[in-house]
Amino acid sequence: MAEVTGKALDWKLLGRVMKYVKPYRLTFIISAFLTVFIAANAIVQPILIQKTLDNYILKSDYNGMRFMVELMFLQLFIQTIAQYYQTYLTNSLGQSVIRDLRIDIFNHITSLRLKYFDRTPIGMLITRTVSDLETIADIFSEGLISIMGDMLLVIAVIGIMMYQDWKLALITLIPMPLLLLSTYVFKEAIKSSFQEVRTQVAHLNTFLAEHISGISIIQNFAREDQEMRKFVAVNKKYRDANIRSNWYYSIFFPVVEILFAICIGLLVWYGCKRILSDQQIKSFSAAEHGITPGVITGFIVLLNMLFRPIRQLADKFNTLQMGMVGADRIFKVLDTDEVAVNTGALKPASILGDIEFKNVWFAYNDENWVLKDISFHIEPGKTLALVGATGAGKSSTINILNRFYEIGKGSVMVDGIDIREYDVNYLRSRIATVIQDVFLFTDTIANNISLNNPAITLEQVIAAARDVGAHDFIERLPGGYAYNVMERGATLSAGQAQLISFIRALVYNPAILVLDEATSSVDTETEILIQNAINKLMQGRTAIVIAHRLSTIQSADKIIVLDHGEIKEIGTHQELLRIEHGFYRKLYDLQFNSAGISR
Ligand SMILES: Nc1ncnc2c1ncn2[C@@H]1O[C@H](COP(=O)(O)OP(=O)(O)OP(=O)(O)O)[C@@H](O)[C@H]1O
Repeated sequence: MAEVTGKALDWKLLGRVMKYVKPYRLTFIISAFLTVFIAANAIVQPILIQKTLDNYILKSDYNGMRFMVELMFLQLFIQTIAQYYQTYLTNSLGQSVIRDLRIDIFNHITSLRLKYFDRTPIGMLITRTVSDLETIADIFSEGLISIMGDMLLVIAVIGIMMYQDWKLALITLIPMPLLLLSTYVFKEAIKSSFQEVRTQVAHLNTFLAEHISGISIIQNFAREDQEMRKFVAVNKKYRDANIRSNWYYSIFFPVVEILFAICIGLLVWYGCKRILSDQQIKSFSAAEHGITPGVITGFIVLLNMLFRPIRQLADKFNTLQMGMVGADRIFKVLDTDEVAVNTGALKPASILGDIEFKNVWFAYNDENWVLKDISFHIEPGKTLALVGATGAGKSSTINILNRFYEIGKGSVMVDGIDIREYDVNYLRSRIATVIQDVFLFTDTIANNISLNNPAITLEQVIAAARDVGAHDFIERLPGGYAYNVMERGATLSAGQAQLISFIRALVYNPAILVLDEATSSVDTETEILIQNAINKLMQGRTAIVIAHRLSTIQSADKIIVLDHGEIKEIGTHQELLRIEHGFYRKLYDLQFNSAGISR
């Protein structure tokens, strides 16, 4: 959770946000100009009221009064137009800035290493890209520029009051220090409660994202009630945080009202006393005619103008500060340097697919080695099967080949060249990885296969589908290749989703195939389709397969038995079976030969 710096304004951070304003500087300048104009124009109103009352109404000058009323209408009209443009421009400025920021953050997130996602909840990232960003838009629409306007207005109003009658102004404004103090106390209180609200929103989003993703588990294990109770607790915390911040408002606003009433009381008391006693003191700042009913009426309007921004100032400072907190959090994500570093530039016209692991050590965290001193070699076009108990390190082996994770020690070579010397995108484009947990996007079948790569035509997609024998099943779907797959491929069967992922791999025509064979059981017809598709995929390619099917294992050119991150045995199916009490033999008996199937 990002910490609030404690300062209302973190200039460095604001400077970074302002960099995003650069393309919209004209909008910013016009908004700032309008803000100053609105503040200046606002104080014209009480002056007009005072003049109308003293110079025309009290002197029964009807024509003069009508002219003044027309002037007031004009002033109001101009103020309304200016306010409209100011609101529109500051809002569009804020939205434009966060649109650009959102693009940057999405770009950055998609370039981060998988390691980052291992420890970052999806809900948290969604909160950053959606609601934390909104707080930055508020910096412009309700924060920075309007604070500037409010401050100008406060200074101008106090200036006018002092100019008209400094004694009356000073007496009227006696409660001012109390107002400033309560504003400060309120600002501090609301700051921490706002932070709490943000924290609770992030929790709520994380909870929802996780539970909707894992809905099938919840329903399968009938955990709805239990999870509902957890949700009620998270939801309650969010509500409480909101109520707490609203509570501060419900205290603050009446306090301001009371102080306002005291100011009015002091104004009326002192002003009327002076009018009645007819002791008008002339001073350099007092109006020539001393205090008049017009001055008192004008003061009432001025006081209103003074209290409105002060009442909102605390709120706006907090909006600004929340924007700063949001910006801080977003820049932290943007500053995460866990991007997949593209160390190499090599992009040969083609690769053969010769793979060699040389004394590879790998750990996800520090030195908790998950792979220990792994060495093996696969020639182009050959198949390597990885077998081993769960957690042995099979997935980790394939994850480091396409540099999803970086190895600790040793080297991984493709065609005799260290994989770090290849351009990472090129390397990945030559390796197709088909994992068990097929992910499909909410899009058409065709786009799910080509992944919207414009270089891949529909004809190529169809040809690849024919090759793996999936064309017929796709054609049978409503709309065929244009059939819309729902989120995560929920509307397709596991076998169908597998087939789509095979076509996806084939259409990219990789030199190396990395395959985690699915363990989920499918009907015989689909099983045959999948088996044929796998054979087709492997043809002429170097393949590393996390093997679960006996047929794949038997036909592999080499089998590696992994155990606790170490290679225990290496050889062909027949060679390994011959090792009495060997790891492979045990594994084979356990997995495939329990029913006494012949070898
Ligand atoms: N993202 C990760 N972060 C930290 N540790 C991990 C991560 N993924 C796997 N591990 C750990 O690495 C070890 C090897 O896991 P790996 O997934 O490679 O095993 P596996 O042989 O593929 O197992 P399975 O057959 O169950 O998929 C395990 O101890 C696991 O807990």
